[in-house]
Amino acid sequence: MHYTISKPEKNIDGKITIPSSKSISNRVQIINALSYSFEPIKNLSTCDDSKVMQEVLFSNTNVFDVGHAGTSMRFLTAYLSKILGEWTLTGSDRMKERPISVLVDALNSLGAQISYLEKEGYPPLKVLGSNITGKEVELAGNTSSQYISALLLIAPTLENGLRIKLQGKVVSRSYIDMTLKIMEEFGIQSEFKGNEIYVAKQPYKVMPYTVEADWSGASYWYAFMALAPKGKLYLDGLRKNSFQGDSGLVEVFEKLGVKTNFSKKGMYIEQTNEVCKKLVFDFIDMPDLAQTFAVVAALKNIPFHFKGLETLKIKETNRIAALIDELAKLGYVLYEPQEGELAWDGEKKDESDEIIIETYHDHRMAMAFAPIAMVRPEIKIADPMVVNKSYPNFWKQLQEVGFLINQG
Ligand SMILES: O=C(O)C1=C[C@@H](OP(=O)(O)O)[C@@H](O)[C@H](O)C1
Ligand SMILES: C=C(OP(=O)(O)O)C(=O)O
Repeated sequence: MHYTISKPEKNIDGKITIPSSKSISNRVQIINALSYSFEPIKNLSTCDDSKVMQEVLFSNTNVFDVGHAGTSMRFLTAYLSKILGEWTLTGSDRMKERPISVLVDALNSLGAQISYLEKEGYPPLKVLGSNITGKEVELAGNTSSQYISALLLIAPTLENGLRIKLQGKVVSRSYIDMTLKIMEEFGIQSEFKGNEIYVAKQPYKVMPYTVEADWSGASYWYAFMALAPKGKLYLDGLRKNSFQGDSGLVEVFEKLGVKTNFSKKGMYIEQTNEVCKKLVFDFIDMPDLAQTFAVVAALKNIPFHFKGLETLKIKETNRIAALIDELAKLGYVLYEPQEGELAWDGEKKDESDEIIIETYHDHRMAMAFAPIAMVRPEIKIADPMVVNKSYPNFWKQLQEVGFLINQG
């Protein structure tokens, strides 16, 4: 099944309520579980990745399937390793290809008992929950920050606290900062100096919490605006001084002709028509935005050179390959100058005859390519329901601002 999307006859105008952040939702759910809190989490995300976390935490079985949810897989591995019992943690076929040995080794070195049920280094896992007594761990920071966030979330509940020494390059550092800031809101003091993080044993404050709107999800509306001839969109719910590294998109979109305004009536975006000649950017702290920017830059005919994409090959799909293959259908010749990079020098070839954008079980492929509807008579997106992973209302909201969506 695919959707065929075409743009509204009039300029896009209106207000979009940006959904809640899945990253924040999943951190807060783990914190509530660790502190046995039933205080409400307001604006909790209703996306698949967040629902699956809730299901596991409130389940009375001991076998859990988290589907495609990376944060749920990683955070629950750490959480369950200290909850007495025998647990099986599995996921989608893709999840079984996403590495987890750095986290499992770290937890086992602290005294956890986690083993592999199929392939060494990958889910599914058998977790024998027990008391974790270790107090110091060294782990590589270059694969996924989610391993570090997973350890940090349980750190204040460990009897000796936890000192984490990160080795090598640290990817997605903004997500580690996000974890520590949310923990701080729940009363946890920590120290992050150089490549060392220390969290002493201390209680999480039991309190209600309101989750911020999702800056990663907002990026797709910026993309529509960047490709639109004119228009103005109010984006509701976003915080200017957000915990989310992806809020850094505001500056990058300025280079692509989208201006962000914070007014009394709320935040809105509009065009400036001032664009850069070439977009050179390091996405090491905003990996989830690479797809949005690759599509917008190419479709605006702005050559680009992206760096810091080392983690993209182990996400929902190999996002480097997916971008190269799907933009090639529209004639854009992208290439990988070296590992962790992606570039487009302006080279074009003939388009494919019948273009349907494959999404490879990746919500961000669907949402990043949808804005192409702004500059072509239509765009076809395969398996559109993938958006449920982080943004279940995406297509509905697109229709609300006037886009036509037909099922094919
Ligand atoms: O901690 C988080 O909430 C996330 C961290 C990032 O993953 P990596 O640390 O694996 O890059 C990001 O890509 C993912 O969407 C969410
Ligand atoms: C990479 C992502 O998610 P996760 O790693 O949590 O599956 C994402 O949402 O882009």
